[in-house]
Amino acid sequence: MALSLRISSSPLICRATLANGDNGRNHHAKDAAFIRRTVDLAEMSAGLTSPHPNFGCVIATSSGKVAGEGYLYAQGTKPAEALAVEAAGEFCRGSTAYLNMEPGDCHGDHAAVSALVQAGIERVVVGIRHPLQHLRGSAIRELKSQGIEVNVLGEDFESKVLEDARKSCLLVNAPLIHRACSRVPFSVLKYAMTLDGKIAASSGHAAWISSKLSRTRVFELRGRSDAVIVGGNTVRQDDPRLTARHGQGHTPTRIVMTQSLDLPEKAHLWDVSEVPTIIVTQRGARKSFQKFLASKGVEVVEFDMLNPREVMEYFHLRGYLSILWECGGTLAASAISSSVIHKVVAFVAPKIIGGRNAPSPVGELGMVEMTQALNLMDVCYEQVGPDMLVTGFLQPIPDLIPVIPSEDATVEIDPSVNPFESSIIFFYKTWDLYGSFSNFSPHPIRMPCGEENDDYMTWPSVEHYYQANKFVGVENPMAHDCVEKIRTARSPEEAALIGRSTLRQKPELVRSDWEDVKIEVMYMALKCKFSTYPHLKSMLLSTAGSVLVESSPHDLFWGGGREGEGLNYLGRLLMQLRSEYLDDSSVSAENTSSA
Ligand SMILES: NC(=O)C1=CN([C@@H]2O[C@H](COP(=O)(O)OP(=O)(O)OC[C@H]3O[C@@H](n4cnc5c(N)ncnc54)[C@H](OP(=O)(O)O)[C@@H]3O)[C@@H](O)[C@H]2O)C=CC1
Ligand SMILES: Nc1c(N[C@@H]2O[C@H](COP(=O)(O)O)[C@@H](O)[C@H]2O)[nH]c(=O)[nH]c1=O
Repeated sequence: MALSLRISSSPLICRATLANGDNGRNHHAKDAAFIRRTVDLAEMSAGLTSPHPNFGCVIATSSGKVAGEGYLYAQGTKPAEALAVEAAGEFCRGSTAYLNMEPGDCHGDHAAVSALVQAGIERVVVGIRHPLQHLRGSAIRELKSQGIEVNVLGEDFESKVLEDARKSCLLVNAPLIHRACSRVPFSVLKYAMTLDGKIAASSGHAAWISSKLSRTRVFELRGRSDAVIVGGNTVRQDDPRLTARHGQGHTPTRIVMTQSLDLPEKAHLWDVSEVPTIIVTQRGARKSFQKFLASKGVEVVEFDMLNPREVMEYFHLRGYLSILWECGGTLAASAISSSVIHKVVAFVAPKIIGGRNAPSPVGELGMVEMTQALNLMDVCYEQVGPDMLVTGFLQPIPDLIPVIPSEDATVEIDPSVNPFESSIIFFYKTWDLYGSFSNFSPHPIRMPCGEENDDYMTWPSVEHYYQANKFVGVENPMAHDCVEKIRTARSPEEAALIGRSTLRQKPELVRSDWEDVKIEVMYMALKCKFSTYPHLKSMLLSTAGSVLVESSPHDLFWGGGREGEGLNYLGRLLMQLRSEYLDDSSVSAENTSSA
C-alpha cells in the first residue's frame, strides 16, 4: 500500500457514472452506490496510519457523475470533504456530497463542514452519524443551519439497498464504533489451519500452513491493526516477528500475554528498534526477567488478574482501537470465553497433517453439544491462492442508532448534562471530548526552530515541535535532517514515531541538555498553541477549578498513569498556563475598574 496514495485533485468530471437520471425509482440505488464508494475510499486509509477514523467523500453532480473524491490520510490532515471539494472544483455548486460518516470537527475548526458550505454543495448524504457522543449530530446540525439538505441513511428513508450501504459504513469504522460503545477494542482472531483443522503438527511446527499469498494478506491485516497479540507458547514455539512486511504504512505494536514469563532470552520480539513490544504478565512474575526485558526496551505491564478482558480493557484505555489475535488455541479459547473476540478470520489450506495431539485453532470452551456451537454472522468466503479464507462475526457491529443517543436526545434525557462540569478532567486521544488539549491535536503553531537562524516556522502540531526539539542545535547533518523530517511528518503520530525511534537508535543525535529543557520546550509550545487559538484558550479557561489529567496509562512522565501513579506533567503545564491566563484576566479587570 503506497503511503502517498491520495485521490486525484483534477477538477474534471472523469469517473464512473453510477446511475443515469435522478428520478425517484433509482434515487435510493444511486445514493447507496455513492455511499458504498465513500466506504471504498475510507478503506484506502486504513493501515496507513493508526489509530484514526476512516473517512471518504464523493461529490456527485445532479446528473449522477462523480466530480471529486477524497479520503482522510491521517488524523489532523486535510479532511476527505476538503480534498473532494478541491478535486471537484467548480462542479461542487449544486452537487451532492456523500460521506460514509458524519465529520468529526472535533477541534473547532469545522474544516470539513466549511469546505462543503463554501463550495456551494446543495445536499449532503451521510452514511452514519459520528459514533462518539460529543461529536454526534453537531456537523449535521451545522450543515442544516447553513441551508444544506442533509439526509442520514436509515433515518430519513429506508430500503434494503440503503440498509446494506449503511452496514458497510458501520463495518469500515467498526473499531471506532466499538470504542464508542464498549470498553474493549475491536478484536479479530486470525488463524491458518489445515483442512483437518490443525494449526500446527503435533511437534508444534507450523511454518507454513497457509500459502505465501495468504500470508501477505496477514501482513495487510496487521497493518490495519493497532496491535498484534500472541500467547507465551507461540513465542516459545515460533519465535515470531509479527511485523507488517507489506511495504510502507503502519506497523502494529506486538503484545505477548504470558502468565509465567518463562520466555526465551533470545527472541525476535525483543528487538524493538522498529516496533515496540509489550509483555503483559501476572504481577510479580520473574522479576529478574522483567529487568532483562526492560534493558532491551521491552515494556512489561503487570496485572493482578491476567485475563483477556482485563488486558483488553487496559489497551482500550491506552487508546488502542483494534487488536489482531494471532495466538494458538489456548489463548484463543480464553479470549472467546471472555467475549472479547468480535470477528474471526480463518485461512483454510488444502493440506492434511493429522496427529491426535496436533493443536487446533480454539482450545477448550466447555461446550458439550453441537447446539452450543457459536454461529458466525455475515460470513464471507474468498479463495486466496490455494487457500480458502472464511471470515465472520462472533458479535454484531453495534448499531449506533439505539445505543448512543444524539446530542439533542442526551440533553432531552438530562438537561443538566454539561461536559464542562467535572472536578477531574481527563484527556488523551485527540477525538475525545477534551482531545484538543493533547499534543497530538492538529493545531499548527509558529515557533522558531532553535537552529542557528532563529526564523519562525510552522509546526503542524505541538508534538511535531516537541519531537524535533530533541535534535535541535546538534552539530551533525543527520540531526538537522531529523528535525526537518519531523517537521514535515504528515501526522503527529509519524512525528512521534520518528522522534522516539531516532532517540532510541541514534542517541548521539539527541541534544545533551534535552532532559533539562524538555519541560520548558513543551510549555513554550503549549503557550503558543493556546495563545494562537482563542477557542482553545476559552476551552482551557472553562475548566477552571478542575484538575486536568492526561490519562495516558503508560507515559508516567507526561501522563497520569494507570492508577494515578504518573507525574502528569502535561496536565500540570496546562493548569499552570490556565492560572496564568486567569491572573492576566483578573489584572486587566482590576485595571479597567480602577481606570
Ligand atoms: N497456524 C496458526 O495460525 C498458528 C499456529 N500457532 C501454533 O500453535 C501452537 C501454540 O499454541 P498454544 O499453546 O495454544 O499457544 P498460545 O499462543 O495460545 O499461548 C498459550 C499461552 O498463553 C499464555 N496465556 C496468558 N494468559 C492466558 C490466559 N488467560 N489463557 C490462556 N493462555 C494464557 C500462557 O503463556 P505462559 O505459558 O507463558 O504463561 C499460555 O501458555 C504452536 O505450535 C504454534 O506454532 C500459533 C499461532 C497461530
Ligand atoms: N503458521 C502460520 C501462521 N502463524 C502465525 O504467524 C506467526 C509468525 O509470524 P511472522 O514471524 O511475522 O512471520 C506465528 O507466530 C503465528 O502467530 N500464520 C499464517 O498466516 N499462516 C501460517 O501458516
